[in-house]
Amino acid sequence: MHHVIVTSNLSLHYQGKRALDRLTLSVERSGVHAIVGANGAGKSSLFRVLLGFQAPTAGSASSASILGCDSAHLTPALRGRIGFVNEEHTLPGWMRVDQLTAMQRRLYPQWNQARYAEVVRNFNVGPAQLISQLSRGERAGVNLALALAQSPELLILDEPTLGLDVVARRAFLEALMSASIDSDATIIFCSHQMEEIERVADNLIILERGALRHMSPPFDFCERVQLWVAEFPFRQPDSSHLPGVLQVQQIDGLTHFIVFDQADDFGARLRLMGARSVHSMPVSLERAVNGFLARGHIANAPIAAAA
Ligand SMILES: Nc1ncnc2c1ncn2[C@@H]1O[C@H](COP(=O)(O)OP(=O)(O)OP(=O)(O)O)[C@@H](O)[C@H]1O
Repeated sequence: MHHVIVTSNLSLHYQGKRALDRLTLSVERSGVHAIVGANGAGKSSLFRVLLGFQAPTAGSASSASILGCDSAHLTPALRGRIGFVNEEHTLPGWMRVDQLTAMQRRLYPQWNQARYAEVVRNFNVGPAQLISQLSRGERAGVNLALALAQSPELLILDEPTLGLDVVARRAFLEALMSASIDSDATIIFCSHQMEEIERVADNLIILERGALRHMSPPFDFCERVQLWVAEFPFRQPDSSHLPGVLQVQQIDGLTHFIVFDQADDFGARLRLMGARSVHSMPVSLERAVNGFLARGHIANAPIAAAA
């Protein structure tokens, strides 16, 4: 089995709203895969359907499978091979850390105590502390240690660092990346933090309005996006006919074009339109993804005429 997740034509509608819109996606086994998308793009909905918490909307030739099994019919044994960490880090607040660990240890046959200890060491958590007394970052750390100790084949993390401060977020990511997980284990997480994705993800999956818009290593995606900065001394041109434009912004009297898959002749086009001092430069993943997701909202809007 090369793919841990396979969906085809998968839809989920809520009162006419399309959380997933005929999504076709295959995620390869092993490595770290990051799912990004604007708020409401369908990331959590996808996880809910894949994990069988939510039935998809019926559609022809529609399917969703996880670890080779239809999501609608996951057995307890199969669920035991999947770890899930959600943004709430919902753990029983009335339990002590060591009680919760002992309970999980009994539940999971592949429990790896050494790995639990290795991960939890990154967080300042005592075994006798009550879960309800832990800070949000500590709770996230315990949750991560519990999930990794299950030795999951597939670990799904739904915005695991939401609400954590910079220090806690870093500790969480470092614990995740340094954990001695099995080499063919697969991690899938969604996040709005591009610097996290830049650091840890091998594969970037961009969802937009419930459909797949892009999938590639983050570096490859960044390579295809460029920023062109031009000065138009006389009047702002109509850029609606320019190819590959994702986003146009006016910043300090200069026009910034974020473009996709354009060669150097894009600069020549700008000059033909009356631009002077035309420069191109690479962009961060944050700007590349934001530009990509802004496409269609701002990109096609006419540029306001210069005063
Ligand atoms: N229980 C529900 N009832 C009605 N609509 C819902 C429900 N859950 C989600 N939606 C809608 O489905 C769409 C997708 O939501 P989802 O939570 O999957 O997005 P997301 O990509 O995880 O967003 P975020 O980044 O904000 O967490 C949104 O438009 C949301 O309003």
